[in-house]
Amino acid sequence: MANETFDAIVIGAGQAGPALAAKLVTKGSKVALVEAHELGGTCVNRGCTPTKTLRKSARVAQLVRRAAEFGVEVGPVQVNFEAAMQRMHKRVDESRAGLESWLGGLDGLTIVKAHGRLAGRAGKDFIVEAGARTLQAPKLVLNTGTRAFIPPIHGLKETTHLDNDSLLKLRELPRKLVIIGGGYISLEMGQIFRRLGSKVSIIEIGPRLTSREDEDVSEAIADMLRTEGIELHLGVEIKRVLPALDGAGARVEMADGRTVEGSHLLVAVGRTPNTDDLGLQSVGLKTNKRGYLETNDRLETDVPGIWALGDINQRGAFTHTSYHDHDIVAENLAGGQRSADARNTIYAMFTDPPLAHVGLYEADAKRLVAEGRRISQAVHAMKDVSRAKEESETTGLIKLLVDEDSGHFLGATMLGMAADEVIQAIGLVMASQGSWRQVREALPVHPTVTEFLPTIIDGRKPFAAA
Ligand SMILES: Cc1cc2nc3c(=O)[nH]c(=O)nc-3n(C[C@H](O)[C@H](O)[C@H](O)COP(=O)(O)OP(=O)(O)OC[C@H]3O[C@@H](n4cnc5c(N)ncnc54)[C@H](O)[C@@H]3O)c2cc1C
Ligand SMILES: NC(=O)c1ccc[n+]([C@@H]2O[C@H](COP(=O)([O-])OP(=O)(O)OC[C@H]3O[C@@H](n4cnc5c(N)ncnc54)[C@H](O)[C@@H]3O)[C@@H](O)[C@H]2O)c1
Repeated sequence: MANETFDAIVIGAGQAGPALAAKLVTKGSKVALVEAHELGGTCVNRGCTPTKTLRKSARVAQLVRRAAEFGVEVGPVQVNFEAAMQRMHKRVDESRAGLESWLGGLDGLTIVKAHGRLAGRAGKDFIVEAGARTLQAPKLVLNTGTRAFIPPIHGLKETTHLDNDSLLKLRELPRKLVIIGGGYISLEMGQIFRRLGSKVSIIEIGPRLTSREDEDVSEAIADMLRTEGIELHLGVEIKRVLPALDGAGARVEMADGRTVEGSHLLVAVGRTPNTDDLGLQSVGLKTNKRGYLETNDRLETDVPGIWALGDINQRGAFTHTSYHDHDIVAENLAGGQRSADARNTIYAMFTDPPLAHVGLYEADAKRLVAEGRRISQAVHAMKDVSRAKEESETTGLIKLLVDEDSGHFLGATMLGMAADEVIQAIGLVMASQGSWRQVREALPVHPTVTEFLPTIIDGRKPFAAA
């Protein structure tokens, strides 16, 4: 059978691939979008959408537990796990159906439901084998994402465990959930399951949770989780994992002699890129040691005509970075000069309250001060923000880093109510090269968390490099 020819082939329908494919076909290109599983990839099917939907059920349960504080009398809280999970699955199905109907209706787009693998070149074209079909095109976009990394912990392979995907397929609430890893997935899911009624223990090999955050922020997150009854084991290596003594669940033995047993074990120690079964070598494309594809700031790989978008290029591990990647490539293909280097790191971790961050951390500021830069910092507790008091949501803090010479914000971290939204005010000022003065002088809305930014800015002090 003759090869099917296209102007571009996109492998992986995560957050960048479908959006780029759609833009290309609306400009008249003929595009094949190859997806091995479900359209929407990790975010829609087993990442952001389901977890943030389930988070709401957990938040409601928690608020109802606190109802008396707000003068509302309710009976004992009973979580219907099946109903909460059904609400989540329904939202995922709706989201994926919306995507399927949008993409399915695009003229010029061929959706191929198969694993795509590169199989060399035919002249200027790249050949992609996808199930029984062979496709070829001169442009190739890789958006294959990541999957859970399962570490080589002694006994783990032989012991039943969950990852972010299988966790969302549970039909019964775990009596006790033990989580290996203390990063985003662990903390979001740990808090959600705790609030839904599970006992939760988290084992983190590093000395603190979310190790890239400032130390006081990691501590505040740990305090917040401990307050909710989550057990934390920090700075401890796991010696081995084995089935629980009663045969159901798992037992984790730690190097310091402690043991934690749970009805369920979740492994959340990071991700591994889906580049190992892509046939990259057939076109001379190499990954780095960890399997990621390196690109320039235009997201072009070392092989002209191949782009790597989303998590596999290690230029962000978020839905918004992946989606942003597609916009950069789409504009550049139309003659633009967009660069992925121009963007600031910005993200939120959706614990409740959320953690949000943009730009630099204290560790970066220390290095800059050591180089002679004049940097100031402001730290403000959420318990001193009136809106937070009115809402009885006073956990957390807000931290700002300012370059005193340019007036630009260098970074901000917020743990607290609405942090995922408030951070974007600083993010937008940073992206538009604004200074603290614009924030200081702009008229804010009362009563909001954002209205405190001018007060916080006024409280900044020289940042010490100690
Ligand atoms: C539990 C969890 C919660 C998360 N929550 C958030 C959040 O709140 N906010 C946020 O910004 N980010 C979140 N993320 C991260 C976010 O999901 C990813 O950064 C995002 O999905 C971007 O990924 P991507 O576009 O690179 O690819 P993905 O979304 O991973 O999609 C890649 C697609 O490629 C397909 N594929 C792989 N190999 C092949 C092949 N050879 N042939 C055909 N198809 C292939 C896969 O089946 C998949 O559909 C979360 C992640 C997880 C795991
Ligand atoms: N809100 C969000 O945007 C969001 C939410 C969830 C996931 N994500 C994305 O998903 C990705 C994966 O998240 P994750 O939580 O799996 O990884 P992570 O990299 O965030 O955290 C992994 C943690 O596991 C620890 N660890 C590693 N090996 C260990 C071991 N043997 N024993 C104990 N601890 C160990 C690490 O020190 C680290 O703290 C992240 O890249 C993130 O961007 C984003």
